[in-house]
Amino acid sequence: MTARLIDGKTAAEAVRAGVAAEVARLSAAHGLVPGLAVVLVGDDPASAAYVRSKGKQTVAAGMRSFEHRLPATATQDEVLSVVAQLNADPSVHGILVQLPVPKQIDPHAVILAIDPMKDVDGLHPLSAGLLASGLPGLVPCTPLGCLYMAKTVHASLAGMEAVVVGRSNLVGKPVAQLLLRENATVTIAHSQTRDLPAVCRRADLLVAAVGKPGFIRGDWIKPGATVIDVGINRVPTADGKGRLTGDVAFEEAVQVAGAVTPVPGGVGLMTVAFLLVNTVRAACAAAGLPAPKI
Ligand SMILES: NC(=O)C1=CN([C@@H]2O[C@H](COP(=O)(O)OP(=O)(O)OC[C@H]3O[C@@H](n4cnc5c(N)ncnc54)[C@H](OP(=O)(O)O)[C@@H]3O)[C@@H](O)[C@H]2O)C=CC1
Ligand SMILES: Nc1nc(=O)c2c([nH]1)NC[C@@H]1CN(c3ccc(C(=O)N[C@@H](CCC(=O)O)C(=O)O)cc3)C=[N+]21
Repeated sequence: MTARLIDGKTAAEAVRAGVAAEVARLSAAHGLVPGLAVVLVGDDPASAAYVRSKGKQTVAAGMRSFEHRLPATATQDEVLSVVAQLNADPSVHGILVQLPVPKQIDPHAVILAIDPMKDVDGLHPLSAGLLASGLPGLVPCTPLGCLYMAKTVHASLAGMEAVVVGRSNLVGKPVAQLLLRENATVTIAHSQTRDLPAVCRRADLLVAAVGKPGFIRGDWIKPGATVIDVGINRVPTADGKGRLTGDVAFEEAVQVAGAVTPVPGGVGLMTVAFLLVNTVRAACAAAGLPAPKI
């Protein structure tokens, strides 16, 4: 059997088209133009590329894009002062501080400083708490993308055995919360999980967010399972350019799984699309308008 590919390009285009239509409506009916500010500290080339692509897509959807670049030597106070300025700016509806930040800066302090109304990354403890409590709030973009892709395969996730490998605040934990909200039976595995291959083999839906290239092997996958590969790992190649690969051994997985997301061209594209969605949601909430239907 060869697994069905869950195409992130098509799915992300569909989400972005919905965003653009909603932005056009908000601008015509309410003069509201959603704005997204991205803060990049340091000059990590991968982060810089990601920030550029977000900026382009934000503008393409009819929204405003703001970029703030600080040197790798920036102090925590300097970062906090940029965040304070963005919190106070009414044309900025979403703030994302690209992670990781250089080691002299405490990421928790920066995240806590973001106005929760503008927390489009869904990383503020208030956003995390709302999600855990089953209340409406801003949800991290990558987990929203994972859920969207799973739902292109399964109309309902109720009662499914879901295993999430990874427990970060950015991916693993919020993915698990979203799956729970969809009534899946959720297991969260991590570096201390005993017999991880056996735990993974239970999964009808397997989400890999580990950060290790090709870590999940084909024989860890239940035949016919849906596999969502969140990993973005750059591995060296002979030509020196390097290539992106996921946390799942893709060539093995396609032999066993029912459906699988590719890397690149999978979850990463959905992350950026849902960042735009969250920015529109934040803009509507700030303007006292009902939540948009995207
Ligand atoms: N596609 C996208 O849009 C995005 C992709 N990513 C990518 O997703 C991956 C994960 O990111 P992130 O969650 O931020 O990473 P973190 O490093 O924060 O978390 C990794 C998780 O994997 C677990 N882990 C590490 N080694 C093992 C092991 N041997 N067995 C089982 N579990 C293990 C860790 O467990 P423990 O907690 O016990 O240490 C941890 O919970 C990365 O490749 C990242 O680049 C991230 C964000 C967005
Ligand atoms: N505060 C914060 N929020 C994040 O959401 C966040 C972050 N920091 N730091 C880094 C990770 C990583 N991440 C990616 C998003 C999109 C792609 C993406 O668009 N990938 C495409 C193209 C990749 C390429 O070709 O370079 C793909 O997979 O096809 C990748 C990775 C978000 N992250």
